[in-house]
Amino acid sequence: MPFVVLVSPGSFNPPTHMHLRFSVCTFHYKLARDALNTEGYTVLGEYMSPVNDAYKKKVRPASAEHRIKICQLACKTSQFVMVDEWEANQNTFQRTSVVLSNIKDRLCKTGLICGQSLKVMLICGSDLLKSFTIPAVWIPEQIKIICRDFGILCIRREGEDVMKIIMNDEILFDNKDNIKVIDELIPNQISSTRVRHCISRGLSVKYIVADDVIEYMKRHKLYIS
Ligand SMILES: Nc1ncnc2c1ncn2[C@@H]1O[C@H](COP(=O)(O)OP(=O)(O)OP(=O)(O)O)[C@@H](O)[C@H]1O
Ligand SMILES: NC(=O)c1ccc[n+]([C@@H]2O[C@H](COP(=O)(O)O)[C@@H](O)[C@H]2O)c1
Repeated sequence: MPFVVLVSPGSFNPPTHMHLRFSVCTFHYKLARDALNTEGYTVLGEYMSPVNDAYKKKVRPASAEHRIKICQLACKTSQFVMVDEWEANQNTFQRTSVVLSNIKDRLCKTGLICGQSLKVMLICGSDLLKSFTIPAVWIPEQIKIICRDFGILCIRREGEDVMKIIMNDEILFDNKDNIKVIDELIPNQISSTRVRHCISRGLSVKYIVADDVIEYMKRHKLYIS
C-alpha cells in the first residue's frame, strides 16, 4: 500500500484555523479521500513548512523563530498536522521542490518507509497553484518536478476557477492527473493578512486562530502595528 505525506508550504504569518482545516479536507471529505483512495493511497500526515526569513514578501513576516513556534502551537490539537522546521532553519530561501525532496529523503532515512512506497505531495490553496502561472515567480522546470514527481492536492479558495488555471497552463495541463482539486465545503475568506489587519486594529481573532497562538502573539507583541 503506497503512503502519502502532505507538505503545506507557506508563510503562516500567522497560522489560522483554515491552515489546520487542510487536514480535515483531506481526511474527512469524501471527495478528497476518494481522490487518493481510488489510487490506493493511505495518507499518513501533513507537515506545515514555514517559509525561510529570506523569502521576500511585500510585508516582512514575523521571524521564522516566532512562526515555527506559533505553527507548533496551532498544531497542538491535531493528531495529523506537524511542523517541519527544516526550511525555516536554513540560511537561505529554499525552493519548494527542494523542500519536498528534502522531507522525502529524511523520511526514507529513518528506515521506517522506503522511497518506492512513499509519495510526498504538495497541499496548497488554489492561490498558490495560480502563482505557478505568474511569470518569474517559479522556475518552470521545478513546477514540472513538483507536478510530475510529487503531485498536488489543491484546496479551492473561494471564487477561484481551478480547472481554468490548470487548462490554461501547459505544465499544469500536462500533469493534470497528478493534481487533485478539493472543494472546501465551507469556503471562507480567512487569510493571514486579514488576521494581521484585525490584530493591528485591536480586534479579536478568537475562533479564527488557536487560543494558544493568540496568547503567544499577545505576549510577543506580534502584528500590533
Ligand atoms: N481560506 C483559505 N482557503 C484555502 N486555502 C488557504 C486559505 N488560507 C490559506 N490557504 C492556503 O494555505 C497555504 C499557506 O498560506 P499562507 O501562509 O500564504 O496564508 P495566507 O492566508 O494565504 O497568507 P497571506 O494572507 O499572508 O498571503 C497556501 O497554500 C494558501 O493557499
Ligand atoms: N520557486 C519556488 O519554489 C517558490 C516561488 C514562490 C513561492 N514559493 C513558496 O510558496 C509559498 C508561498 O507563500 P505565501 O503565499 O505566504 O507567499 C512559500 O512557502 C514559498 O516558499 C516557492
